[in-house]
Amino acid sequence: PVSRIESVEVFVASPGRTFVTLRITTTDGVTGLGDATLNGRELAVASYLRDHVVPLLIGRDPSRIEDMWQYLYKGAYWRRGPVTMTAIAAVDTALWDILGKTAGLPVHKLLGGRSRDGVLVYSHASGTDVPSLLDDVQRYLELGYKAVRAQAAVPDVGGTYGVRKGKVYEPAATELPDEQPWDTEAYLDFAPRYLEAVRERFGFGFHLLHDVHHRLTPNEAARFGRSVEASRLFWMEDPTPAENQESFRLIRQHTTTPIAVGEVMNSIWDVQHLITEQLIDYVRTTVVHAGGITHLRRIFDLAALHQVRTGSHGATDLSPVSMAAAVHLDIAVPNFGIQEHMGHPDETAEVFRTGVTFADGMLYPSDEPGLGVEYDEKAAERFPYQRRYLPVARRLDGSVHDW
Ligand SMILES: O=NC(=O)[C@@H](O)[C@H](O)[C@H](O)CO
Ligand SMILES: [Co+2]
Repeated sequence: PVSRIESVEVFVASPGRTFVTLRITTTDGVTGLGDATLNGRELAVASYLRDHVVPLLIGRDPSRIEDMWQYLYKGAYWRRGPVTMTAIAAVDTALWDILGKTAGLPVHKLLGGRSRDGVLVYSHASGTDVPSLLDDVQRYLELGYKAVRAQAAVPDVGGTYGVRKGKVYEPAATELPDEQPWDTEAYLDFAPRYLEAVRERFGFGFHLLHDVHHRLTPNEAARFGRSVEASRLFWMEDPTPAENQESFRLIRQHTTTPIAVGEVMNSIWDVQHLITEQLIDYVRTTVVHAGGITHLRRIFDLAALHQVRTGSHGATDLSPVSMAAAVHLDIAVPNFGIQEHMGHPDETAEVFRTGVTFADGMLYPSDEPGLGVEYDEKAAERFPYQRRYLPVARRLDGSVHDW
């Protein structure tokens, strides 16, 4: 008899930070995991799954992954958006996990097998000033990273994106959104100088990345891209918001600094023109926020046609489940570029057991059947949900800006 979906659970817990995890169990007792975390709006996804999707899953054939994707995407009538696509992603990822376990194969073998030995990763160096940033870059180089992102606080401007406070960079840290001031001119003057300082100190033997985090206009982004060309960035990320994909044409006319976009995008249509017009060099969409493995591989295949490489988001608000799925995809696709990897807080490992390993600046997927991740819901009870918000940025005149 065909195995069927028998039960579906949605777990919300905060081991070090909040994660929403979907677990599907079949009539054969095979389980699959999916990440449904959406930083700052996570309960909306938990409800979308529990209240609207779970009733549709019971009794269905877990091996019909494409059919399930089409059923959940078209069947909702209301299309796209981060909540919908994260919910679909969680179901899709769990079904790939089940397929792997049923076939006795790790997910990367279901995707065509390894195309490379390991998955190049980058981590987050940051500082409240240039000296502390340089110390942090040194620390990650000594940990063996071959690629490092550098972010420093803009002097006299208070909050800025990407500056770590604790052991790992965790922006969703407050019960209500922390309102942080932003000054574009101060940033445009300061950031190119600290990126230069990193190259001055450490040279060009590693990849240097920087995240603008949506804070510039297209013309300001063009100016920024030109001002950092001598620092030879691996990429400048999210230089301007990408709702108007064509606005990147302006940036491309002025600078060769590579561009990465996509972590806040959740469908192929959101990045379609960025890819087909080669307005970006790396696409950053993820398993958890862009419709799961099924949809993300479509985005990556479109990107491959246009010589755009992958550079998926991998911050700590992506759980070990989506990170494992990401590494299975990253090791298999032909146009892999780089994978963001920060390392979760210690408590996270008390709830998630992952087979992903890190060595000499690369991640490696497990070879066990499926994704190679387990979720301990008993342990998770020790970490009840804590509501946290991402910050909000305001310009010096008090108006809301892109954080
Ligand atoms: O490139 N990485 C990033 O931009 C992240 O730090 C995002 O701000 C957070 O994951 C949002 O939850
Ligand atoms: Co980013």
